[in-house]
Amino acid sequence: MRIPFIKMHGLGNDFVVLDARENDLPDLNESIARGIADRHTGIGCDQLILLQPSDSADFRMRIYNHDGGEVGACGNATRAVAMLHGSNATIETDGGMLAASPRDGGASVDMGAPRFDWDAIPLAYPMDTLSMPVGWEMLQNPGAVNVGNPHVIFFVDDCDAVPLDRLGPEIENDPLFPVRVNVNVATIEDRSRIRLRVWERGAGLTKACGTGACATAVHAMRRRLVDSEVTVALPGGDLQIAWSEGETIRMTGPASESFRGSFEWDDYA
Ligand SMILES: N[C@@H](CCC[C@H](N)C(=O)O)C(=O)O
Repeated sequence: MRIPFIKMHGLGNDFVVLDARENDLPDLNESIARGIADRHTGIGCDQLILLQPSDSADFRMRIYNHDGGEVGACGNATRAVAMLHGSNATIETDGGMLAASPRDGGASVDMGAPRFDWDAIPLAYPMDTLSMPVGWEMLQNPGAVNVGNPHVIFFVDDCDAVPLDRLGPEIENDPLFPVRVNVNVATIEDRSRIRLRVWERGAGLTKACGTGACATAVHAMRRRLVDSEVTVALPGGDLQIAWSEGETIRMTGPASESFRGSFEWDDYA
């Protein structure tokens, strides 16, 4: 069976989008998603995105990481599919209901309300049973934020100096995190600008992570390190994040379509 796909990206965080809103697809599983995402033998992407009909929203978005695992949220993909949809949309995800508005060259998304602190992300054991503060070498005292997916955030003097390719997988796979975790290292440049690098769960170092930008910005806002609207500068470019206590997060930034193609489902099934 020949399946059409759309290759998209948000600040270089790239996606294969399968659109099953009108035409059903065969069942997707972890192994098929991993095969399609493979950069050597598949189409190649950080995340595979599956669009389906929804009873409660304009459509449902399902998200599969590069390693095939299904997860609850992806900020950059939300902007990309909002552009694809072409008009204001409500989007059902496993991480919550989102509302997106396309605007020239990108989209603005209501990413929902964040949850904070250690009860916001799945842990193997309660944090207060630990006798030592949590940290990994130069990365100490993480904050925890859930924006539909779990993030830990470290503020450091220079995020570019952190060996995230080595510490990222160590923290992601630490037994403390039973469903693993996204790892953010951030530097506060001034009250309106944060520099950020992200080691993504199931995808590794990416050029940008929308949910990482939201989680890091709201954590910094809550600690009163920055104002309520900030630019988050990622290796792939900038995102604008706005939030106030008790409100939902607004993320605004670019997204693009790269190309379209088709593939043989049986090659991956
Ligand atoms: N690239 C994404 C996040 C994708 C999911 C994440 N790796 C997870 O496992 O939770 C974004 O732009 O938010």
